Amino acid sequence: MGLQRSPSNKPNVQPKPIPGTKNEENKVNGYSTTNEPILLNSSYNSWVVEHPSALRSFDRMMKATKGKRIVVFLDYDGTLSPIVNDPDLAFMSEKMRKAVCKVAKKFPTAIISGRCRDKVKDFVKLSNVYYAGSHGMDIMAPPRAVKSSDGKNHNIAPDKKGGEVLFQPAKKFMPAIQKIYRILEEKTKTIQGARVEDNRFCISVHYRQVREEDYGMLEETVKSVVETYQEFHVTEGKKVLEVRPSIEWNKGHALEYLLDTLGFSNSSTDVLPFYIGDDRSDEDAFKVIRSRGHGYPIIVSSIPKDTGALYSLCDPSEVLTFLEKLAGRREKSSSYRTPARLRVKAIENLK
Ligand SMILES: O=P(O)(O)OC[C@H]1O[C@H](O[C@H]2O[C@H](CO)[C@@H](O)[C@H](O)[C@H]2O)[C@H](O)[C@@H](O)[C@@H]1O
Repeated sequence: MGLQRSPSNKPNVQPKPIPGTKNEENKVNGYSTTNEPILLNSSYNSWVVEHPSALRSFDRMMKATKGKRIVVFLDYDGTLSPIVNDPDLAFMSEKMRKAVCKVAKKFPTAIISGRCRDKVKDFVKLSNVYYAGSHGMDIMAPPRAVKSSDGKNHNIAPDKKGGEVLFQPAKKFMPAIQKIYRILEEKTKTIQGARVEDNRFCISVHYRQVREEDYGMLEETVKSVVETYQEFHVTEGKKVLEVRPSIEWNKGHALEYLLDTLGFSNSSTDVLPFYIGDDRSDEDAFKVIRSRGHGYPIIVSSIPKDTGALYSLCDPSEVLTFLEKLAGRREKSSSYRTPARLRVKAIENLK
């Protein structure tokens, strides 16, 4: 099924240039250089044998989806948009927007991001997808009673704007998060290049533009602040420290929540979730798909890395090609009627 791979799946990978924007190995004094392609080394070639290209495996994957319902989950930064120095400028291309929109017309589609929900929505600008911000701690979903995988019932409050509900398991931490945000802004302002981003239910402290010799100081500052808040902890992403409330909730739980909301129970074998993501926080979602035993966890990476994903895509341009192929897939049984509430209002730039 979805998680199985046949030995014939091994691609004959030739070294190819890495787009500079995604290559974490292209570093000078800790800064990533851009637009300087280097050749993939042999360790990448053996890694990609273990994590075959989702593009090369596409036809085989599609065969396995016959008669099943596909649900698509997408991370934002590094997946739909390339990694850039300024987090406010991480735009996705029109082509990518169009592809996601087309995919979402065919299959239920959700964007699960570390960003705050409103910010990722502003970047994506599509109304036919579900959004889960703050690493899944801020979900916009249809009203429905749900039990999360930790076995607890969670309160869901109707959104003022319509029939949808907000699912915000970390709501009670808001006052503390705002306090921590202000302290971090104050304490890091003397560290050149440091940047604190308010992601609503979590905080990102960026060091992409910090001098390498100041990394330690920044990390110490962040950790010493968070240490005084017992209900919070720090995780790491791509040149970012993420301050999060210590609750049993991550992108994996968000994936389960959304599948449940869409009517697919935990044990349902009729659904094949695709999850495409590039960072550590996406590993939680890969793990959930693997434990379900059905679906496709796909990592976006141009360098070998430890991952629970079974397939790979090199960079956002390959994600685009994959989504275009998925949108172009012809099969009656898979067609998905977007709920009226989510139906695409004519989006100016898609006309
Ligand atoms: O879950 P994601 O949607 O991937 O969000 C994870 C973090 O993404 C953003 O930071 C990353 O992308 C930035 C823009 O390309 C880059 O400058 C930064 O170095 C990366 O870590 C976002 O700004 C963070 O808040 C998210 O936590």
